[in-house]
Amino acid sequence: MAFVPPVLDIHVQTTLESPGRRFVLDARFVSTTSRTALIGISGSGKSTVLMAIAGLLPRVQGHVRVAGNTLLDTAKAVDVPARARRVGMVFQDYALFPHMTVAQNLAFGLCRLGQHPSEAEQARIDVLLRQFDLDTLRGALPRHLSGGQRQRVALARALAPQPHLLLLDEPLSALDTSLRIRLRTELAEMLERVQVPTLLVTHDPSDVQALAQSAVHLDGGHVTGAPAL
Ligand SMILES: Nc1ncnc2c1ncn2[C@@H]1O[C@H](COP(=O)(O)OP(=O)(O)OP(=O)(O)O)[C@@H](O)[C@H]1O
Repeated sequence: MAFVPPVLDIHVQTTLESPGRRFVLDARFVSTTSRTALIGISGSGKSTVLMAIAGLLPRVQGHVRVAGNTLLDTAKAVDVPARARRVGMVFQDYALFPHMTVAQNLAFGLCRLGQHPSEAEQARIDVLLRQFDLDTLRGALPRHLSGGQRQRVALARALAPQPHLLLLDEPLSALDTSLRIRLRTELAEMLERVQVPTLLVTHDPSDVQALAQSAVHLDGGHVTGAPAL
């Protein structure tokens, strides 16, 4: 039988330092599921793991492999720059550009800085706008959107460059309870549809149940368990 590489094979080591404070991250895990949750108490290093995987932190040692593609392997002097890693990120507050319309937010990250989308890029943006039910909102600014619409724009923007990995950092935590329940269901459906390997940070066991197929526990910068769900 042919060898199928794990979806995620991660070992990231780094030290964050500021006057009087030091945080050592040494997180190692393998996941064979397409959607993995990263859980742990506040300050355990979850966001730092995402940043290290995305290539957004300097001086990270170890390796990052996504479906067999090596993005980092310091033993072999491989360190793919962040821009070339094909990793899409969605942040807690969605981090949409407030002065850009929905369509411009999607185009950002797809086109070279300051350039208009090419015909192919525009076609991709149109597909995403339809796929995420944002077609009628293409000219709207983020402040005129609901929480759910903003979430869809953030996800569509992260998916625009056809990433090989999606990193979601507490995508539901800024929402009140009823919206959170509704958007959790929507997000689960969207993730099912797009089929991109996903690593999702959350505090909430309901998110893990609804959105992930396995979970990795982080504590004090170390993985303490990777139970199956
Ligand atoms: N420059 C720094 N110097 C020292 N420690 C730092 C620095 N930056 C972050 N930290 C610490 O690193 C730890 C991990 O931070 P991180 O944001 O990854 O945690 P987290 O698990 O995502 O937390 P939360 O759930 O609250 O978002 C925290 O204890 C934080 O205080």
